[in-house]
Amino acid sequence: MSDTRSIAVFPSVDVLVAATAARLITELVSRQAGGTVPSVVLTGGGTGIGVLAAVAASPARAAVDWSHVEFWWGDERFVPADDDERNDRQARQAFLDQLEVDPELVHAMAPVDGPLGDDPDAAAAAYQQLLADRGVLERGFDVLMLGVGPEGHVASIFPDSPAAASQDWVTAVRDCPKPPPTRISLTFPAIGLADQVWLITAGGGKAEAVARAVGGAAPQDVPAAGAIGRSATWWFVDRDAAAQVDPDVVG
Ligand SMILES: O=C1O[C@H](COP(=O)(O)O)[C@@H](O)[C@H](O)[C@H]1O
Repeated sequence: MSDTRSIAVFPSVDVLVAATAARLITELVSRQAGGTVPSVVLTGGGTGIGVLAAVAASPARAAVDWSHVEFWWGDERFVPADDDERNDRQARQAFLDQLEVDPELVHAMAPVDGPLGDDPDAAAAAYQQLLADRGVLERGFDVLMLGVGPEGHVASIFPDSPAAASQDWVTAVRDCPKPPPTRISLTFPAIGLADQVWLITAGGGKAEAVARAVGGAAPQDVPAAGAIGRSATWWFVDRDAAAQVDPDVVG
């Protein structure tokens, strides 16, 4: 785990989204050039889905062999498969459906109406088993993207949630303050498997959470503070989201 956190502040959300999309493409190109099938963890949320849409809209997307990229999710809302609240549904519409991906390498978390039934613990256990079966627990993820909520949640780890203390890799989360209340989430140990963690967020409503997270808050209080990659932890934020960050931290 690297202690180094880097913050890139962009002049607007549009620039943030375009620059992060370009960076994702470049990262995947270089990892594929190194002979690996990169694994990417996708996020929900407005800015995160915006980044995915920007990748899909970029002519540079043709530089990536999308059939040799493995996709995971950081969290999912435990609702029916065809519910528009699903993070995987939003990512498919914005991004995956427009690329030549290998469906065998796209790993959505189970919906409430799927074959595993309506037990979120079973859905979490199945995803954890899949991570183990695919070798992720040894190999890790390449890039793990996270949105950040206004109170500092990442994935579906909310402040003061038992999920913040979970030592499983994947957990069911109940009674979430943001609807829908039942979710499935990677935990901090799983997030920490990523080579690079990217926290992507925009807007003044996120400013306090960003400042507290990069200022050293406890992950139980501000979960974004606990999302740390093995090699790198990047914050990609717009000016409004960075407004309360100590200028010494931004550099
Ligand atoms: O509910 C969720 O919210 C966060 C942040 O979303 P945003 O719209 O405030 O950026 C997101 O990262 C997470 O994946 C999602 O399930």
